[in-house]
Order: sequence, then C-alpha cells, then structure tokens
Amino acid sequence: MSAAPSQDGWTPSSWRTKPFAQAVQYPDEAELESVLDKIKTLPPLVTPTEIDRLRDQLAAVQRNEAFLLHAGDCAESFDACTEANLRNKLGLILSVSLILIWGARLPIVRVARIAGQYAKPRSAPTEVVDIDGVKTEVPSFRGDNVNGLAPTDRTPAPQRLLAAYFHSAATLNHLRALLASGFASLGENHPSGWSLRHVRSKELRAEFTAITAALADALDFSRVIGLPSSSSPLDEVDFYTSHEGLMLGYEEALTRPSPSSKPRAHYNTSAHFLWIGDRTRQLAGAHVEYFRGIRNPVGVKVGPSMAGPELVALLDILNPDKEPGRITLITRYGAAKVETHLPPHIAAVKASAHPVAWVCDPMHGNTQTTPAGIKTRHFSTIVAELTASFRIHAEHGSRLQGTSLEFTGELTADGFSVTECLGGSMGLREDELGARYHSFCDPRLNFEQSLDLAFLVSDHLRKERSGKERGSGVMMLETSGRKSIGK
Ligand SMILES: O=C[C@H](O)[C@H](O)COP(=O)(O)O
Ligand SMILES: C=C(OP(=O)(O)O)C(=O)O
Ligand SMILES: [Mn+2]
Repeated sequence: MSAAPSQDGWTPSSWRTKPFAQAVQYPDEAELESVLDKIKTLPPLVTPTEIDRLRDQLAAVQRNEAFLLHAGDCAESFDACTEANLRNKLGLILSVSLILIWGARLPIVRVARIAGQYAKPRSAPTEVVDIDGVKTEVPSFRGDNVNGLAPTDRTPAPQRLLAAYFHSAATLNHLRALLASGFASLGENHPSGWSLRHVRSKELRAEFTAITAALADALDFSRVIGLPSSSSPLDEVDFYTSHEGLMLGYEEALTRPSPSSKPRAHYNTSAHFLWIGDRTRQLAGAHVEYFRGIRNPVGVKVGPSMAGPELVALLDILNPDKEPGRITLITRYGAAKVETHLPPHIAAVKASAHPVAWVCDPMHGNTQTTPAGIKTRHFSTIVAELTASFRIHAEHGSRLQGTSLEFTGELTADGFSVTECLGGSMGLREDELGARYHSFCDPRLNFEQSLDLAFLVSDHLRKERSGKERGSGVMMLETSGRKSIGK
C-alpha cells in the first residue's frame, strides 16, 4: 500500500461545505442520507491493491512505456446490464486493445467506462418534451442512478443509488468471471464471444483475424524456444473500471480508509479510476475538494474553456506532491478548436513540471445535432481531432499517450450494431441514425466504427515506432474510414 500525501483539512465529506456544480435536488434529503448510510455498510467493489496497480501502470503510460485505452458507454443503463451486452462490451474493448498492441508493441492499459458510469452532467437542467401531445418542460435525464429516462419519471429518487451499486457489482462480477474463465485467451479456449462473427465487412474481419493469428504464432514461437510467456497478451488481463465522479454522496459512501497505510489513505472503492468532468472542475468546488483526497488515479477533462494557469492550479491542488501516475489529462476541445487550445496547455503543464498522461477524447467536442434533432458525431471529425492531437503533441516535444472513447459492442438480438455516429467504413448515413439509436445520452461508435478507429491509431503507432511518421501527416483523414492497415 503506498503512502498517502498530506491532505490538510480533507475528509471524505469535506466536499459538503463547497459549491456543488450539477447538483441534484432530491425531494427527500433524509431518504438520500439513509440510502447513503446503507451503501456505507456494503463491501467495496474494487480494492486498494488494484487501484495502486493501476496508478503504477498509468505512471508507465506517462513514461511512454504503455498506451491508455479509456472507453465505453457515455451512460450505462440498468436495463443494459445483461449477459450478452457485457460479453459484447468486454469483447470490443479486448479486440480494440489487441489491435493497438499490434501497432504500438506496447502494453495497453484498459480502463473501461463500465460498472458505475450511470450519472450524467447535462448542459441544461430541463428540457421540453412531448407528453401526450403537450409540450412540457421536465428535468433533464441525469442518468439511471438519478432519475428515469421516461419524461414522466424525472424526479430524482435516492433508491436509484442503491440500484446503481448493485448493478455495478453484478457487472463487475460478470466481467471478473469472464476474464478468470479465459474469455481473453487467444489460445485454444478462445471463445467465440468476442469473435467478429457479426461483422459484415470481410475486410475488417480479415484484418483482425490476421492480427490474432500473427500474435498466436508469435506466442507459439516464444513457447517453442522456451521463453517464459503466458499463452496470450490478454491472459491474466488487467482490466480496470471507471466512471465520472459526479454524485459525491455515493462516492463518499464508498470511500474507505486503507487499514495498512499510515497516515491513513482513503481509496474510492467504487471504481479504479474516476474522472472530474469538464462541467464540475471548478477550483473551489465540491468535486475538486473530494478528488484531492482520494488515492485513486484521477482523470481531468480539459475543454476549451480551461485557461492554462487554471489547469496548473488544478494540478497543484490534485497532485501537490507531483506523484507519477496520479493525473490523466483528457483533452476534449473539438476538431475545430484543438489547434488553438492544446499547444498552450502543453506548454503550461510542461513549465509546471507536473507529471501527467495526455489523452485525447475526440468525442465530446465533436457532438452535432442533425436537422432531425438527433445528436450525433461524424467519424471523420473524431479522427480529425485525434490526428491533430498526435501531431500537435509531437510538434511540441510531447506525446499523446492514450485515447478516451465513447463506444459500445452492444448488438441487437439479430446481431446488428447500433447506429449513433456517422461515417466509418460502413459509411453510416444521417437517414440511418434512427435505425438502432440506443444511447441514453451521447452517440457512441459502434463495433465496426471502433475497429476502424483502432486500426487507424494502431497504424499510426506502428509507423511512429518504425520511424516512418514523425508526428505529421499521421492518420489519414477520410470521411469513410481507413484504406488498409500497413503490413
Ligand atoms: O457525456 C457528456 C455529457 O453528459 C453530455 O455530453 C451532455 O449532453 P447534453 O449537452 O445533451 O446535456
Ligand atoms: C461528461 C463527459 O464528458 P465532458 O465532461 O468532457 O463533457 C463524459 O465523458 O461523459
Ligand atoms: Mn458523453
């Protein structure tokens, strides 16, 4: 167990005296406190040992010895917590990480937005919806742990926090069981659960199969010549969970002192990694106060409204001891703004000598609404921000060390992927968005689009490794996806 940094005045509840952005107003505060008291008695979902291991691995990301894949749903829902969905989601994150390993020849640190990603900050506190033909203003949907998606179910209900705990526990239990049963194995037990049976593109299937076959071959070769190795880069796979730390009452209830460290360190045991959203990162606010005291590695969303000095002030509060592995900066400016905002942020952080992992979230700055009122993102814009981020880091003597994506491996019963983002190799069109739009909040890349993106990033990392790319040109900017991966 690692030593705790000094925490002057911090307690798991010291956030309660600070201004709270995106606050949820419960009609019955006493009921809320009684639900939180119950959660305080429930067992932790993850352990300090796992959390410390992730922090060490993120320190390796900061040293460019690993690459971070942070990905999953914008908002999980209780109803989507099914065996099929969890297999498909785990399958996608493992597939994408294999593709990245192939190109980068680096370990991929997998941190999923799963097993607790239920709360959503919103741009507007209310929205106008149609209820029985009448335009009615109702509170916005804030995620399954706050209120219901149905317009008539928008009153925040404390019992939903308890339901979130149990859905997180069920999710985590199933993921751990799948991984312990060889779900990630590339060997003979390779389950079809994360094969690409449903992917209709022959090209995608062939590329992925070639990679897994080559990896299996390499592993076989190491075995024959007697190198110690596991049977797969994904055996005994490290897989971590994360969510936005928004509902601080819930986070406090799962914040537990580690028995073995002196002074006592507090761990948020609801997930390995938590992040502060772009809407709740006020220096004097409740979220920053809470986050500064926990030992977990912390993500910070960095949007276009963040000023350089403010970013450094935030780092000073969250990581006063400049501890490696503690802070991951997740930049999300939008393709049109990255050029303006990323360079000064790189310069400010460099000058401060704060160790950080730089990660690009190419999703949240690139949301658009179609004329039909559907929230979507275009694959090409996502690629554009990611491309620019790789290049800008290289031009400024820095390095992009990971990516944060909203994607899902979720399939319909008849084996079709969701239709929420435009473009990609399947060339998804605006008039097709309605077909299988299942997201409760932001549009996610579907299985095929996620593989498209993985091949692009993998190819970039491969070229960079072999010295063919020096940070310019990088990934191609096609609206319809990739050409073919490099050999
Ligand atoms: O996931 C991020 C935010 O919660 C989301 O983008 C907000 O969406 P909104 O602008 O529709 O409120
Ligand atoms: C709310 C999110 O993003 P941001 O805070 O960057 O808008 C998110 O990642 O779901
Ligand atoms: Mn989102």
